[in-house]
Amino acid sequence: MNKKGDLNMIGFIGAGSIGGAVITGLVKNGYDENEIIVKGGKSSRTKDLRDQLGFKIVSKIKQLADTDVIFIGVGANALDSVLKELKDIVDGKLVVAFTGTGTVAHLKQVLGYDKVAHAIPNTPVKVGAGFTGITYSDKFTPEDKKKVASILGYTGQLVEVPSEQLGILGTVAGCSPAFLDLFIEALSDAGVKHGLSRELAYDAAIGMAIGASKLAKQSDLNPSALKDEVTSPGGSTIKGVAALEENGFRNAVIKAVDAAEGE
Ligand SMILES: NC(=O)C1=CN([C@@H]2O[C@H](COP(=O)(O)OP(=O)(O)OC[C@H]3O[C@@H](n4cnc5c(N)ncnc54)[C@H](O)[C@@H]3O)[C@@H](O)[C@H]2O)C=CC1
Ligand SMILES: O=C(O)[C@@H]1CCC=N1
Repeated sequence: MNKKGDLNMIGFIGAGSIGGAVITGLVKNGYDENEIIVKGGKSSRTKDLRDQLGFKIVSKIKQLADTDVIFIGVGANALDSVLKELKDIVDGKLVVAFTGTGTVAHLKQVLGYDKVAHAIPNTPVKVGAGFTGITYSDKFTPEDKKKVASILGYTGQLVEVPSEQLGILGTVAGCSPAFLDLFIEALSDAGVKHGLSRELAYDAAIGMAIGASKLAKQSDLNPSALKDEVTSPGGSTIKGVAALEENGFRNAVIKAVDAAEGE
């Protein structure tokens, strides 16, 4: 039995960037590693992660037969072959695929099974601060959804959306950690340009991102009003905001989302 409830074994197929991040988030936040079985890929990544976290590794998908819920974290190129192999043991299980593209309809069709969901987590799941969008097939009962939520809840927020919104939600929450990392890197580059050490520049930029995000989450004000609070009349911040806009900052962000959406 898991530390937080009456759960049984869960399985993972693929423990790369996102599969590994979810497994890490689960174990580091109290999910019992003895209830996790992982079928990894060819590299040593899964074994390295197992050495840190202690879950069980198997070499074949059919060895996940005793699990209740299976999470798939392989890339798009391996997805269909994994789904086809999973067919033999899938009856009675809940399947959740982490794929950047695709639909529940496609997953159902290739797997030949109805209880399949499509989820797009983001890498902060690794520290229990993730944001995961999920679309369930219509065959998921409220109890089934509760079961998935009770697992992924260890990794942060889980939000159910209709399939037509999952792609854009996955971009806004799932691709954007890379966009924010780029911003943090650029900000610290600027700090270094003006004489800060790299270490202090990163500390300042990361500390700011954590603090500003926490404030945005807890405040009654929206981010636009929070920006207004920083921009003192005639002060330095509004000059920086003007320079960002002059260089197309807002448009660059919107275009980045358009590009990730394939537009
Ligand atoms: N990286 C991210 O932040 C996010 C990724 N995704 C989606 O998750 C999927 C995987 O992406 P990443 O984790 O970034 O890729 P990745 O390449 O880091 O991980 C994929 C893993 O699957 C393993 N694998 C391949 N074939 C396998 C098989 N037959 N059995 C077991 N394992 C197998 C590979 O060895 C690799 O470790 C993609 O569809 C991506 O769009 C979704 C949300 C966020
Ligand atoms: O780049 C990708 O395909 C995935 C989807 C969300 C984040 N990474």
